Amino acid sequence: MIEIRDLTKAYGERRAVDGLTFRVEPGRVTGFLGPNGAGKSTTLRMALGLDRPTSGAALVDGMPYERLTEPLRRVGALLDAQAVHGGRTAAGHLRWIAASHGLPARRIDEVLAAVGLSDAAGRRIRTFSLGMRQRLGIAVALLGDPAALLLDEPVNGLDAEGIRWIRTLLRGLADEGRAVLVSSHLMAEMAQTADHLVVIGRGRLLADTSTAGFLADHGRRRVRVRAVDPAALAALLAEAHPEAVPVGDGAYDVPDAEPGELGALAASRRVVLIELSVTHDSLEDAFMRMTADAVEYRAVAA
Ligand SMILES: Nc1ncnc2c1ncn2[C@@H]1O[C@H](COP(=O)(O)OP(=O)(O)OP(=O)(O)O)[C@@H](O)[C@H]1O
Repeated sequence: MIEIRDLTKAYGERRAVDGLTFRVEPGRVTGFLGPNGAGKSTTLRMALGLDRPTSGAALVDGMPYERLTEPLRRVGALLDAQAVHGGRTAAGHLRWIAASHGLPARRIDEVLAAVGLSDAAGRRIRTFSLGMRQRLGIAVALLGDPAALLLDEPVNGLDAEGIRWIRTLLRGLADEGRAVLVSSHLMAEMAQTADHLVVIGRGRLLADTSTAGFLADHGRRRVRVRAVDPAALAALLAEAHPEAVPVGDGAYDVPDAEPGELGALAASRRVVLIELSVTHDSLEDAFMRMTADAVEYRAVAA
């Protein structure tokens, strides 16, 4: 189990991670979400002993990473799938890591099979596509058969088939009882992959909740209405629901409204409705709203 306890990392005056506390529980996929620069990679690096916390702790099975005797058997990680020696073969790369960590050689064939790279075992890594490198990175993470996995943006650059493959793999690993933490800045992707979400912004915890709970708490409900006579509907809403938002084609979205109340109101004024439906914010909308203040870098149109 991974436990992040009041973790802080300061670079000069700036806190990349600021008093962060959460746990990665076994048996589920936890999505680690935040906009670019939120502090996800810094947190993962501290959990893996690659960076020292300024204060607080990142613990694997109750211990800092550097104190683990057989770290690869405790936690597997994918940080940067490109950071591999291109001249080595896939099997050679795994053999080297297995040998230097005292892991049995039979694991090499097992993890290559688990990530679908058995046929490419003898190929040089420099000939691998991005997707194949991601698979190899995950094979490395699985080599020690660890109870916990930390994966930084594993779907980056993957095509639809690759994304689906990772999703199925992560689900399977969690179902085996492992603790899986997977970072992403893509909310919609995480909504389909994670059971649980830890959302951060500017290094601080914004939410630690089930995926369904996150949407229930942050995804606003709207009622969409449209009438035969758009002018009559506009007049009615101006009076009774000034918060209604026109969404084109004579339709309006009324935030946090009751469809029954709107239907009855329209009927009482003889406004004939041709649409009355409930819609929810997408998870992406909820995420954007929640992290809006925490976004450091926004894309600026050239
Ligand atoms: N070595 C460093 N020195 C100074 N600042 C750093 C260093 N490493 C990270 N930072 C800063 O810490 C903040 C958090 O960065 P981090 O890479 O952890 O964010 P992230 O959530 O992983 O973002 P992304 O989705 O872009 O990878 C950023 O403002 C970054 O510029």
